[in-house]
Amino acid sequence: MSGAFVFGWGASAATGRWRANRAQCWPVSETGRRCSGQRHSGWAPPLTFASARFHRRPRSRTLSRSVSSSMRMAAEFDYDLVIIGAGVGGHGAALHAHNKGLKTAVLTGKDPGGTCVNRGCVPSKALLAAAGRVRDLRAADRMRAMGISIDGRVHYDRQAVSNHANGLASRVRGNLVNSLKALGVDVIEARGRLLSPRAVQLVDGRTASGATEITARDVILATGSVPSIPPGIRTDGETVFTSDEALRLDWVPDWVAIVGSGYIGLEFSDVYTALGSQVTFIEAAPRLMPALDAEIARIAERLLIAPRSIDYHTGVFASKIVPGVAGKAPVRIEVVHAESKQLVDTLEVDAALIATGRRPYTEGLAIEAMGVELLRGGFVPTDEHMRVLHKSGQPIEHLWCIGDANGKMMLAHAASAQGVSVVEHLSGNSEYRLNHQAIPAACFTHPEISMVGDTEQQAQERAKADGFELGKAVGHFRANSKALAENEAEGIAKVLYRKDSGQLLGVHIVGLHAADLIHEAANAMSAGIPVHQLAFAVHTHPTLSEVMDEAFKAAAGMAAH
Ligand SMILES: Cc1cc2nc3c(=O)[nH]c(=O)nc-3n(C[C@H](O)[C@H](O)[C@H](O)COP(=O)(O)OP(=O)(O)OC[C@H]3O[C@@H](n4cnc5c(N)ncnc54)[C@H](O)[C@@H]3O)c2cc1C
Ligand SMILES: NC(=O)c1ccc[n+]([C@@H]2O[C@H](COP(=O)([O-])OP(=O)(O)OC[C@H]3O[C@@H](n4cnc5c(N)ncnc54)[C@H](O)[C@@H]3O)[C@@H](O)[C@H]2O)c1
Repeated sequence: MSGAFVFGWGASAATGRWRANRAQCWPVSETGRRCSGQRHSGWAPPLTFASARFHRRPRSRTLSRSVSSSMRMAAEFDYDLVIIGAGVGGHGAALHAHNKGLKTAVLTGKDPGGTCVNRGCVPSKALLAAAGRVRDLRAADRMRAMGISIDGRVHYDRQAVSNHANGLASRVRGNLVNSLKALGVDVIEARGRLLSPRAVQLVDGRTASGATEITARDVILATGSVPSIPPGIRTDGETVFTSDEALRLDWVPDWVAIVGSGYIGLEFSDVYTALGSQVTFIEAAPRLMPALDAEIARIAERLLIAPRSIDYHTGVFASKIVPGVAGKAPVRIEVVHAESKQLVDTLEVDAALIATGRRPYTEGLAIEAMGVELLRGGFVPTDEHMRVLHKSGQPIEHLWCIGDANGKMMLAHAASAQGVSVVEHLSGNSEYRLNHQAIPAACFTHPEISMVGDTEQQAQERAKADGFELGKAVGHFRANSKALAENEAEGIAKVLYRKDSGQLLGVHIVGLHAADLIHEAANAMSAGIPVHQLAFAVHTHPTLSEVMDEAFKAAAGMAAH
């Protein structure tokens, strides 16, 4: 256990006033004293902890607001809110905290922008955009059908594509940090370690005034995740790598095995095949893209797998992978049956991308010292308000966790929305609850896949359990003028709803710009607008949104125009 601090003066949750509160014993810090007391037990909910301070140092003088809660806070804490981690989750929380007038600091570690900006959404979408253009230009038949011919071969400059992706990441990272600083949020280049739920030690860094410990009325953990690599797989970052390295596009292997056909696997198969690689998927589940609605996965397989240089093994694990030497010795992959664990194949390929999920990153946080028992896979246990749960099951007062680290929904916009929801609570809106069921997701392949809510199978199970009849309606890209004009008229939008009330349960789209189209449905779900009402919403003609219109009207028994 790498934590610090001991016991001290705690705040009473009931009165908000300070009282002497012998809380809990932790290992001693450089500045603290060893505690000889026993473990604390029998806490009443919510749990409160000591402020972890014996000696007070001068407070920060950057109080620029006149909000009365902040004035109250300033006497007791350095900040209203300290956020550990400046990924999209931490950034979203900080922006909203600024809106609410909270005095806020964000600890960036060495990595402002986090996964999404540096090794995730941003560079991957830049690669997908470039690869998509290459694919389009090489689709001679499709181009010819629109009266366009391309003379000569289509080339791409690998280094320039890589620069496009990584240059964009650094631009967005700069914008993210500057946006916080411009608003007066203290951006502290340091890693955070919890001394107590309301006190943070700055590791490898300090505040502008030189402090190495800060206190806050509330602390949000937003420390994200890192790739999860199954046992038996050895990565060398060159021939066997994760998305962290793949995004650098140091080379384009002729033949790449992709272990896992989730979001990362699928998006990289789109990039690699556009750039000329042959791909072999190794997927543990019985079918490719196991997390997708089954019907959508079938269509996606027809559009994204079958016409491309892709083959696959399903129902198998990559049990052992030994790196090769680029251009000299192949990567060796042993593939075993998912159930019997019998060896079924040994592959030799140029490279292997490991895309088997991500695990939360909580190293060095000393979260266990707060009495937290991490969940399976290492996720931080939280309740529906993102309050961190003590191993007793009670929320720990003033300690919150958002984003990938809590594992509720490992998406950038979900992390940010969770941050907003915590700040709503801190600002007195304790009724606010983030509805994860209405948060959409998208896979940015060509064409895209998007979804919100239940899959058809989940909706069927819900209908059976709750005793209602499930409705299903479909809109088609093939009947859409805009999609036909683009010569990309493949795919469907599927709407699942309760027949009795019209309540939307799930919407799934595969087709051109599906990632943008999903929001009408997601917002309707969030606002509780029934499908029969959506059927009367007017959509611009000709747009792809009419695919949704067709599905909504079909649900209401109306003919689409
Ligand atoms: C290849 C790839 C593509 C993706 N594409 C998408 C996409 O298109 N859309 C989407 O919604 N999601 C996408 N994701 C997922 C998305 O990146 C994550 O869901 C999102 O980044 C989670 O945000 P977060 O704030 O929880 O964590 P992160 O973005 O990981 O940020 C956490 C930050 O905390 C820092 N940190 C950790 N410990 C400490 C500490 N002790 N002190 C201070 N700082 C600390 C880390 O260094 C990091 O900067 C993608 C992920 C990958 C890998
Ligand atoms: N567009 C997006 O929103 C986007 C893009 C990329 C990543 N992400 C996020 O990043 C996270 C990680 O993505 P991911 O694709 O790595 O994970 P994932 O959970 O989406 O998919 C992992 C896949 O790997 C398979 N698998 C696991 N172990 C295996 C093994 N040993 N052998 C063979 N197959 C195995 C699983 O069955 C699963 O299909 C996701 O949770 C996602 O939310 C989102």
